[in-house]
Amino acid sequence: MSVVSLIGAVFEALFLVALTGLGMALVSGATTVGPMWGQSLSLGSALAAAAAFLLGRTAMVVIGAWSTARLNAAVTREERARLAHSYLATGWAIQHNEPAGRLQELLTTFINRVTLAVNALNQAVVAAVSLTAFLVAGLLVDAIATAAALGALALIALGLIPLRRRIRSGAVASAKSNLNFAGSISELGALAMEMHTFGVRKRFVERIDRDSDVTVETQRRVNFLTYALAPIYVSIAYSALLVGVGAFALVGSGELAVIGAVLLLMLRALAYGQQLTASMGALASHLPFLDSITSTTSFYENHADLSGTEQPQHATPLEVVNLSYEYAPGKNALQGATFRVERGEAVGIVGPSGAGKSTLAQLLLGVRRPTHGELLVSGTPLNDIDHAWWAKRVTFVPQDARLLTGSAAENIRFFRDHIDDAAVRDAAAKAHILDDLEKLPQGLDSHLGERGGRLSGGQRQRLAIARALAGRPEILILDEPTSSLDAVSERLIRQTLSELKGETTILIIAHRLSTLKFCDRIMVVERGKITSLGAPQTVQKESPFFRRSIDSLDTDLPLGFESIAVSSQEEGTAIDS
Ligand SMILES: Nc1ncnc2c1ncn2[C@@H]1O[C@H](COP(=O)(O)OP(=O)(O)OP(=O)(O)O)[C@@H](O)[C@H]1O
Repeated sequence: MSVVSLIGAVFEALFLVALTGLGMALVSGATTVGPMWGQSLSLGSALAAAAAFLLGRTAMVVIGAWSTARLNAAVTREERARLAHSYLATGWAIQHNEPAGRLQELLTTFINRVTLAVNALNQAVVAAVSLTAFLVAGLLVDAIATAAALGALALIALGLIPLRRRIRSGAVASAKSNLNFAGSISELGALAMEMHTFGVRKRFVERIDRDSDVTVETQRRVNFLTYALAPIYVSIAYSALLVGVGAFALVGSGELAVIGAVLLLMLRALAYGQQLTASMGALASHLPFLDSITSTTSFYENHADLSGTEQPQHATPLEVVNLSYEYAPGKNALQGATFRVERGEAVGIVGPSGAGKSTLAQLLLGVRRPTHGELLVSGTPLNDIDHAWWAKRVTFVPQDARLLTGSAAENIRFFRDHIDDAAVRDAAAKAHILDDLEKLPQGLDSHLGERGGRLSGGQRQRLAIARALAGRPEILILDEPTSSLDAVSERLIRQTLSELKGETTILIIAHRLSTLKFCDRIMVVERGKITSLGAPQTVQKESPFFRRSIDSLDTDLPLGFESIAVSSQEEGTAIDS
């Protein structure tokens, strides 16, 4: 592009020199143009040369525009892909910690700024190259006058540096406030229900207005400085030109054609100088947005989720050895967990809120890396296991089912193309959602609305269970899967899980005792530690928490896990502390 700009600028300079020469010749009634650089041309030849230079310049401008558009598309595609791919390559723990709306803002608004930055850079390159070409042409026509103009331009450029710095620091603030604003908007969407039910719409409006004002105000300052930069430059440059013309008047010498050509070249150089100044200002205002994208991409790249290569024969037994996890240094969410789960076992995990149950589930899934300790899959450390292999063998049902915008079948299959239609139906039947789905107009192919909005909370949860079962996992990890289900659905799910027992290893966190009825063992987690693990009756004897939970049930049946589970199955009694 620099070469194209340079050739274009040379053509333009030559055209202007030829045009000035022609004009001067016509005014003075001469039949030749020049002499310039020792050459005189007939009017016809000068006219033809000017036309050829103009044609050449036009061709270069078109080529320049084509390459700019290509460069723009390439940079946008490249930057967007790098950011999105590096984000997708990070671990879940990193993705989970990202502020809401940030990635969306980076991939849309900020990427647009990259396009604008490329445009500005391109304009700056074109202007710098053209300016240089014009100054060189000017030097060739009249060295002294051009050298004076050059000095003046250099001084102006130096003088404008502080202004450009202000633009850049203002743009950094603007980029930050844009990200904050995106976070506010995103939160607004997530809390829409609460906003209406708590009647706090006005407060949300005020908050959005306030955040918007901050964003607009920071951008306004940057815009003012950016827009002021070029006109300030022009005024100073015009003054320099005036001084130059004054100098010419004082010296009082020179060919009319030469003076005309120098003036024209300097005016054009001045225009390119203005373009250069404006583009540098615009670049300074866009670069912080590019910096944000680059630093975020580097952060993701440095936190890529590295997969091992081992593929043991089975995913079980699962051994947890002295496992600890800290969200912040010194603050153990889980501490020294050690246990072993055999193939086909069902382990129920209970404990007060905030005890570390979900953290344990995330460590078992491999989406969080332990701070200390180890997780062995059939004797192989989880870190060495091939992620894709592990993901096929271990599936997860979260507390809050999240669905795709698509059909029921697409939601159950969830991009795993190896799962055929029969397996999808089978999983839906096992999760007791098939009957509900078959009642929809297109059965399992029915579109479920945006993020499954056409289904009830309980139906969404059963669909998430079907999704987990469809892959026929060796290990199924469930984090309070029945918390949003009615008692009848919960019983059906429990029945499904009981049927899986023996063939699928199940680890299930539940606050409802009834859900855990089918479990072989119960694990009690309190304040980040496993305080009891064993058969339900043993845990009942061993764990005051478990006993308290049982005591808190409204039942007059004799104590005993079996009987309590039976008595609570229809009430779905909670055992949260
Ligand atoms: N992303 C996080 N950043 C910092 N601390 C966290 C994070 N997630 C959880 N914690 C903290 O770790 C501890 C364990 O949380 P965890 O979610 O594992 O508990 P839990 O037993 O599953 O609770 P609940 O039953 O309420 O879901 C809590 O003290 C919680 O505040």
